Amino acid sequence: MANSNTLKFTKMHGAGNDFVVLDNCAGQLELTPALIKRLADRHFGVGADQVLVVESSQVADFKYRIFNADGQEVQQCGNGARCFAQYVFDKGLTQKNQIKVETLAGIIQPELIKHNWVKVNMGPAEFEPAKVPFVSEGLASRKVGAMTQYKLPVDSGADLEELWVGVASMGNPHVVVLLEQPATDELVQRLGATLESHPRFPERVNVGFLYVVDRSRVHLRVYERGVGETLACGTGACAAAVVGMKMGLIADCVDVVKAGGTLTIEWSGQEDSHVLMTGPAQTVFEGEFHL
Ligand SMILES: N[C@H](CCC[C@H](N)C(=O)O)C(=O)O
Repeated sequence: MANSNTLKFTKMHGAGNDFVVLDNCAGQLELTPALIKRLADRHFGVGADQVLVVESSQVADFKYRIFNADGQEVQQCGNGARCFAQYVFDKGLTQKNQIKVETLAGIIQPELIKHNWVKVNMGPAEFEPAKVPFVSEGLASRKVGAMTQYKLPVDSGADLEELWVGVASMGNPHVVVLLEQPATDELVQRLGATLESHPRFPERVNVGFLYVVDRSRVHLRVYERGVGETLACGTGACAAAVVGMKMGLIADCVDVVKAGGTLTIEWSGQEDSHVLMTGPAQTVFEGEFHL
């Protein structure tokens, strides 16, 4: 903190998913939803998709807290994890280039491969509906390869649609819609908003629109919970990749092309194996926020 009326921050992005990063190792910041929303506001604040907070941990090198632009604290943020690792190394808070980080979703392990390029062990994916969470009771389901899809009735103001969707958790909830062609802006905005707050997702959900180019390359757009569409979503790339892999459509290493950049996701396909995500992490500027 520069003084009690200003707040030092670092602006960063991971493939265009942008963040305000705060050092709260001293534990003095009061991270209210109102403060988070002001920091994230693109007109009255700094502007960001998420606010990331560095704190000390009793069980890992650091604690990593994530707040969406709507002020809600959430379990995980993949692009943020890469920026977190770059930040603590650049600030001299660690000399290690591979760290263990405590999150609400458990321990993850970012590794600085080179400057601005980070690989993160994101832990295992979870597909059991109750653990996403997703209320699947009463829905028709089908197997595609090893993946269970559910037929989800969706009233998005147009006509009632019935969508086959896959669900997965990377510590945070994701629903994946497989498309025959790249998603349009209209579809992402209409269906993204409808699914994000669909009653069958009790904690709301991040909505991924997946188009498979070939077994090693996919296009993905994500309408994020608590934010709207972002230029990239790290956990969304992990979720879409593992769903596509379970469906037998994608190889065990895939480039996920997003508007803001490309992430590489690796997964062996064994249920409890960890998902590895590699991509950029960039500092843009340092600043002082006037409270
Ligand atoms: N909107 C997400 C958190 C940020 C995820 C995304 N920015 C990423 O890189 O994983 C949620 O509410 O679960």
